Amino acid sequence: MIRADDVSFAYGDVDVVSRVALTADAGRIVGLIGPNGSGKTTMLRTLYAALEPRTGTVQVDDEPVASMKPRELALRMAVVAQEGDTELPLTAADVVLLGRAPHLSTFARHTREDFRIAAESLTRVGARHLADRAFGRLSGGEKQRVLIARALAQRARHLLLDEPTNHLDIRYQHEILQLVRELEVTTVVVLHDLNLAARYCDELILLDSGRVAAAGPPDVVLRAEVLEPVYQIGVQRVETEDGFQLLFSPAFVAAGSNGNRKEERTRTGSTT
Ligand SMILES: Nc1ncnc2c1ncn2[C@@H]1O[C@H](COP(=O)(O)OP(=O)(O)OP(=O)(O)O)[C@@H](O)[C@H]1O
Repeated sequence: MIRADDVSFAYGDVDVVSRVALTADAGRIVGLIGPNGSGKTTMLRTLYAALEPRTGTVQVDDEPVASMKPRELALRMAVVAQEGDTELPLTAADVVLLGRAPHLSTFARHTREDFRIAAESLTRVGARHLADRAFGRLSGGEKQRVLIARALAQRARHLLLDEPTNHLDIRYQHEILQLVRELEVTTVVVLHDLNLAARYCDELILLDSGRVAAAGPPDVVLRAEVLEPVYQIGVQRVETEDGFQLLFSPAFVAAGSNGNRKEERTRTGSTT
């Protein structure tokens, strides 16, 4: 279980996360959604103690992350953050093996089991063939899959993902999130694609300027009347056989008046 209570964070004097509460129960997937700059990454970083909240607490299985040693935290929690390119001369397999580091005592060598787990993790994300390639020369999507393999190799019971579908083609967007579902680990994931959030998350937290604008199951949060004021875009929800799809109407912003909404939506509606 991951639990954050009353978390606030400020860069300098500017509050970018304000009094946010979040609970991810064991095995559940909680999605953090919201417009650019609404505080999703900042909130996620407080969950793995990369940032210390100005107010509030974060706990993993009822223990405060603030008091955990890095190795202890890494044994419990795997993180796929938005990282810059590494210039280190590592292969993809080396990067995945980094996920085994918390399981080794200091300066110990990898065991045969570590290599087996790393290879299996690469296979699970469809990237086994990349094992010997230089990580720095992989495409954005290939890198993303390798980083997810590293998180899998860590074998933690909690997973934090910051836009894991960034750079992935449509097939891998679904495959990676389906894989996360099948892992049955407690997950908090930042997602921009609201249709992916609808399909793969159990609960959603919608941030708007650092505050929780709505929280609950996708069916409750992903409604036009909730999303339109936050994203400032027309939203139409279409029920489908296995759930619903959201359609977005950029022209709604330009069209302005409510009277034009329906017509504009029909004319410009498109899925993401
Ligand atoms: N290191 C920093 N110093 C100062 N301000 C920052 C820093 N990092 C982020 N911010 C600001 O904090 C706010 C929240 O940023 P954050 O990255 O958490 O938003 P986000 O919802 O993840 O955005 P996006 O969807 O664009 O990735 C933004 O206004 C951003 O400019």
